[in-house]
Amino acid sequence: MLKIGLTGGMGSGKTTVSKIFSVLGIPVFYADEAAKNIMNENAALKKGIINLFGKEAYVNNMLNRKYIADVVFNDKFKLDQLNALVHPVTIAAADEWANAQSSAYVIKEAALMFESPAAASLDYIIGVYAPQHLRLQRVMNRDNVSREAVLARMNNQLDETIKMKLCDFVIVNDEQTAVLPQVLDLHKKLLEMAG
Ligand SMILES: CC(C)(COP(=O)(O)OP(=O)(O)OC[C@H]1O[C@@H](n2cnc3c(N)ncnc32)[C@H](O)[C@@H]1O)[C@@H](O)C(=O)NCCC(=O)NCCS
Ligand SMILES: Nc1ncnc2c1ncn2[C@@H]1O[C@H](COP(=O)(O)OP(=O)(O)OP(=O)(O)O)[C@@H](O)[C@H]1O
Repeated sequence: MLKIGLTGGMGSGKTTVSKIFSVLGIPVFYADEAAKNIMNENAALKKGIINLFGKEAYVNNMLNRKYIADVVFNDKFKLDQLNALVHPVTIAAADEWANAQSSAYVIKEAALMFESPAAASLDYIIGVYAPQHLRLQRVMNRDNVSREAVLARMNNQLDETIKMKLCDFVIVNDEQTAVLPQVLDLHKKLLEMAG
């Protein structure tokens, strides 16, 4: 079974593309969602997060995402510390999940791939590309957030051109290119590669 990573900048359409693979019957692990669940459930991790951010990090025992986002996307040192706590546990959960699947290939969708040790345990990586102005607009519309809030996150992600060069396959999700035929082509190719 091949383990395939799927990444791209904020708002590139990773989740949209992953859902197409899912409809094709491919199991998908959503790392951002999983990380948030683990941050709510893993007692040792919760303790580490409270040590780092104080008691405000949780409200009614649930991760206070807005509070943490406001801190970390304006403080690179705190973001690095949070990443160092969360990424190893999330990567371990993804590996465990992948090993329990039976499919020609599986997909791990993650916003951060080359920025963390995640890429090392994957066979191939798909990049979803969209230009920054479009990504900004999409996220501002989707989340009803300011341009500044989106840029604060994007500024903590690897440059899109470098990221795409590191990927084995690229799906273009801009306003000119149809995404569905690209996914179908790649699905066929990956099934062949998986044997
Ligand atoms: C700060 C948190 C609580 C904000 O939660 P929120 O629901 O607002 O955002 P969510 O997790 O859904 O992420 C949305 C997008 O923000 C960007 N983003 C999230 N975490 C990071 C990060 N560590 N560095 C850069 N960009 C990030 C990504 O583009 C991501 O797709 C959350 O993002 C978090 O805990 N991040 C740190 C852990 C992490 O890296 N998770 C993602 C990969 S495992
Ligand atoms: N080809 C497209 N045409 C129109 N809208 C799109 C297209 N692709 C994605 N979108 C929209 O853009 C927004 C961002 O897409 P999506 O949530 O899939 O991105 P993402 O890369 O997973 O984002 P994030 O990094 O924030 O998790 C969503 O509202 C989605 O519906």
